[in-house]
Amino acid sequence: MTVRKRPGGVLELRGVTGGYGGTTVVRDLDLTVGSGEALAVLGASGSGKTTVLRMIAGLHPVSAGRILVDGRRVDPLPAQHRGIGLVPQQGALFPHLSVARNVGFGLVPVDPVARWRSRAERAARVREVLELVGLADRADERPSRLSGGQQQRVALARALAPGSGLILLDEPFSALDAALRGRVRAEVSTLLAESGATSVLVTHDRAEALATADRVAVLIDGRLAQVDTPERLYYHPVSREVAQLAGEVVLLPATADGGVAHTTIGAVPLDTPARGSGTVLWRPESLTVRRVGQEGHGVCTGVEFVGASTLIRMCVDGTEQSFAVPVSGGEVFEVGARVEVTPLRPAVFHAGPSVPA
Ligand SMILES: Nc1ncnc2c1ncn2[C@@H]1O[C@H](COP(=O)(O)OP(=O)(O)OP(=O)(O)O)[C@@H](O)[C@H]1O
Repeated sequence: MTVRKRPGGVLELRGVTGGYGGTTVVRDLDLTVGSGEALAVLGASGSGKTTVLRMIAGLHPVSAGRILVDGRRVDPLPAQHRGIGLVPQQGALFPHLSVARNVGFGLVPVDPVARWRSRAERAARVREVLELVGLADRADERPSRLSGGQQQRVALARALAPGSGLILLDEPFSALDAALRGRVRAEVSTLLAESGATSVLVTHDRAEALATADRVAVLIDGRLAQVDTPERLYYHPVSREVAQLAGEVVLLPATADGGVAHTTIGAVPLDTPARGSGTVLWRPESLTVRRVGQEGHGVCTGVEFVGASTLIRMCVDGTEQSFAVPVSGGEVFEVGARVEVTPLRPAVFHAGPSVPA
């Protein structure tokens, strides 16, 4: 059986601001999530991710701004009339109800225009979404008999069941162990794409955000710092803070002079011409470290082997810097060796106070 694909809702946040008591924790959010798009909101703990999700779901009021779904304003509506599905962290299923009854829970026709009036219609819809998540044969079981990953698929089916076309996911994989997390994450992404739903997933896990989203919105201290594709966010972060949230970085103080910047490892190409003092930034895999003869610009002062990469501390022009870079071909470095760092791709330059060496 194939599941009817419903067009995902278009979600718009316009100047959305909210907080607790007199304290504003998210401010002035402007964002459009397109139909069928998967957006991840990435932020450190306390940056306001859950607050944003709760405001969209209708579980927390906005203090200013508007939230629209398909052009219709929903922020004045109670949660049950917004038609938005929510997949919370693990533990959200009713343990005393079967899988099917958990999924059917949201199909109660509280709204006079609800489509799921008859018992037969509701049962058919439950079957349909359980087919989608691959658990139709477990419909009569209690959730406790399912694995953590299967339980999260039931939670997803429950969120999809009313056919809202807009699904919010609040750190939905955080309670799963590391081995299971990657697999369930990939499954849920595929299921969401197949359902055609628009989704907003909040996470503090950068790999989760980069791997699952069409675009990632980075939230820093309650403000959107960058909304971009995973690739652009990773390789073209707009600030050092965004860069560090999106992955490991190597930073060096630099003076930009057009298409190059002068650094302690020499003149390096920039991806965008700039002028003035600031910081250059690469992802570790964009640099390579080699042993060289006497002409090397650095001396290795420390080596820490951590498997896929090696942390190399080196002294260049009297200053010590650390580079955690992948070392190819099992090359061995020892303290005292002359080494050279070569960029494999142009650096990103950010003007402003440079990083401490
Ligand atoms: N019910 C509440 N009452 C008062 N302050 C709150 C409440 N809930 C959250 N906060 C505060 O709002 C800020 C944002 O919290 P929020 O839970 O939205 O962040 P988060 O990014 O989801 O964090 P985490 O990743 O740790 O869940 C934090 O400073 C938090 O202490």
